[in-house]
Amino acid sequence: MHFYAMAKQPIITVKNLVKNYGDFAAVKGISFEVYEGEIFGLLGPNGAGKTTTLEVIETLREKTSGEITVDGFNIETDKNSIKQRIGVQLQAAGYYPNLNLAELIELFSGLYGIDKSPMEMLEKVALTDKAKAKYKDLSGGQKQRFSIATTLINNPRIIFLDEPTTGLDPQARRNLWDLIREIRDQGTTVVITTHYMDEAEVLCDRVAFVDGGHIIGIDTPDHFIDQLVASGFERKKEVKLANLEDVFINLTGKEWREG
Ligand SMILES: Nc1ncnc2c1ncn2[C@@H]1O[C@H](COP(=O)(O)OP(=O)(O)OP(=O)(O)O)[C@@H](O)[C@H]1O
Repeated sequence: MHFYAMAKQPIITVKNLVKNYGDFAAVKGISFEVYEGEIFGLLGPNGAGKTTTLEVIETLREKTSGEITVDGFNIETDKNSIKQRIGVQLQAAGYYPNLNLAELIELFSGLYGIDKSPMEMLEKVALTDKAKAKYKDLSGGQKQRFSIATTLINNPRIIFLDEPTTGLDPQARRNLWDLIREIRDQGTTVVITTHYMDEAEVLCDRVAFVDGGHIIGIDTPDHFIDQLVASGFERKKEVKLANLEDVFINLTGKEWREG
């Protein structure tokens, strides 16, 4: 039993969030809760408002209206307390090109005022052998793992991952799922966006579908699927016991492909 099964305490509460960019309404009054210790997925087509919603919760963008609390702190009055309790992926541009991975972790730890051992952080994401490498020389999967390590430096209560597996091969994707589950099992709440429904189905404890700035459904993947089936929906093709990705993994193995 992982942490999620034990408690369903809201750690993020969003009420009637609205975000306009000039005349354009990107987020149109959405409300949801994220429970402590779960992997919560925001799903939806391009332009639905997922990233905007995350950035407002992360205190990186001002909301137009609505109420948000994160780990008990109000976003209007306690921005700094929220910043200390969350882990956010930096844009790659923040990774100074002349520093290696260990030096980057040291730099970020210093910015947080925390004394973290770079090797300990790299160990968490299986990158100790790349401690002296530069970010630009990493494979796609390694870049994502490093970026996830940077979100953990300040021992956050919640981390936010925006499309963490986009562009990765099937092995790297599955290994990243394991890493994200481990992070959750150690008690950190994970909020993730993804376009991959297979990923959301196996990884997320609950998902919210966002479309055109609205939340159109929020539940566990299992409930969503059971409800659809109960409504009489049937897949056209006979469901096979494996898919082409299983064939790929079976042929090429499960190990990471990146050196
Ligand atoms: N800084 C900005 N100024 C103006 N419009 C913006 C800005 N940022 C986002 N938008 C618009 O707001 C809408 C929502 O964008 P957002 O990035 O939140 O969507 P998303 O669901 O994360 O999409 P994707 O899946 O493509 O990342 C889009 O129509 C986008 O063009």
